[in-house]
Amino acid sequence: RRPKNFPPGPPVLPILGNILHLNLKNPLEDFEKLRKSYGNVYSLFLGPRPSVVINGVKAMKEAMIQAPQSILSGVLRSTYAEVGTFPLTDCDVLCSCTMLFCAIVSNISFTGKTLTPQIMFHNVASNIMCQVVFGTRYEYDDEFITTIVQSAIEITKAANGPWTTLYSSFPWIRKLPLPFNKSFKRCSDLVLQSLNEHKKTRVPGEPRDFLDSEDSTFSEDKLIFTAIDLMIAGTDTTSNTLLTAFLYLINHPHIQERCQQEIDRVLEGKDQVCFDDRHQMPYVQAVIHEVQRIANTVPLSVFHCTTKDTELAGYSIPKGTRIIQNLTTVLKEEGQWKYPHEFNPGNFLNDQGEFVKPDAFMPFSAGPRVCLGEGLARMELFLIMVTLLRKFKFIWPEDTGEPDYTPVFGITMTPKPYPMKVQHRL
Ligand code: HEM
Repeated sequence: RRPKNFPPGPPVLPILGNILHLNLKNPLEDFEKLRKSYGNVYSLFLGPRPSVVINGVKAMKEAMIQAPQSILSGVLRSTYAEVGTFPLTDCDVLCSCTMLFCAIVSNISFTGKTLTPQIMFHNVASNIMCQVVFGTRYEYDDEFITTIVQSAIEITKAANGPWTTLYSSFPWIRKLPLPFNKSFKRCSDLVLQSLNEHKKTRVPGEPRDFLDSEDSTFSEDKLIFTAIDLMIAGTDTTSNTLLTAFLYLINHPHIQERCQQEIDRVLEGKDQVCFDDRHQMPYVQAVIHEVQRIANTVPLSVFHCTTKDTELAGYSIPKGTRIIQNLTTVLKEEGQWKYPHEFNPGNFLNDQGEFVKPDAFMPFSAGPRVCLGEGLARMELFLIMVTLLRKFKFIWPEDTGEPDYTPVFGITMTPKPYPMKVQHRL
């Protein structure tokens, strides 16, 4: 039963709760139907526990920014504080861009200039995270990175999928072999191996990377778990955003060309782009933000939990309630965007052609628990996209049929595999 003055929601079945109301493979359409019936703050029982789903920019801001102390999730942010000790520079990200660039060049000379970008973008994003966590970049065919990339893909597709919903609803079945246990074990074995190598060469007080940051408050298990968490959080998000970017750019050639004209003009006479150049590139900035809006890369954010009894939108939400932020509803909210339902960089440009960022742009969530990697992700997206668009023209192969823009649901949204033709620009 719903507690007194709890947000409304559909009728609850014994034991199952509202699980039958959701298509567990992709519940986003069902969430939208429920929002239309019950409003921007409604409740659901995923098994016996109540959850509150938050929709739309107004309720999202009230929950995440104005009442944040009571809606923080359980994992302590301090676990990640050490990451800030190893900030990456433009140069680090550009080195990874160079590897990606070489991979594209060798790939197009082997395959008659058509390639499938899936793993390539995962490799570049994962390699940047490898540098933060392990202090090393790997060749793309190295077993270490291929295993990490494969496991990250499997884990983010399994988590949020039907099994996880069942496992989080019915804790007693967690002891059964989870479909993603194998991927997790493969990852943790690799991290442990690297941690043991680190221990042999570590100099106290001179940490080289995240794995060197073991201190008295970090147990070895916690360090390994956090390293995997970081690898996954930093790989599948950036790579799926890049995949979405190129899917749209090759199917909107006029937008791709306009980016290239701006890039050519701003970088004329320069060898390389740097992150500061973004201030001279309002159109490219608008395109990258529009890609993030349409990609909706982390549609349900990371689940939070109330840490004390909380008032939200006039409802009472007891301590310990799971909070689900439906970021999809903010990124496509009518009234917040000039073109909520189409891919249009005009969403981020004013009448003078200047870059503007509406309040409803929240792909990284908002408030004190906002994505820890936002700064790094924004730098990666800008440097990688500008470097590639400057050197290459990306084309939708004529014999491929119509593009399918519908992504595959998971913690992250992934575009379906697609091919692209690549030509050198002069
Ligand atoms: C386009 C890329 C990315 C997107 C869209 C994205 C999105 C998000 C979102 C929506 C959250 C949940 C925030 C919340 O709980 O309210 C999150 C959390 C997080 N992200 Fe990202 N992220 C991206 C890239 C990265 C990168 C590159 C890193 C690597 C450093 C990273 C590390 C994290 C971590 C560690 C958390 C958990 C933070 C916490 O709970 O305190 N993310 N991200």
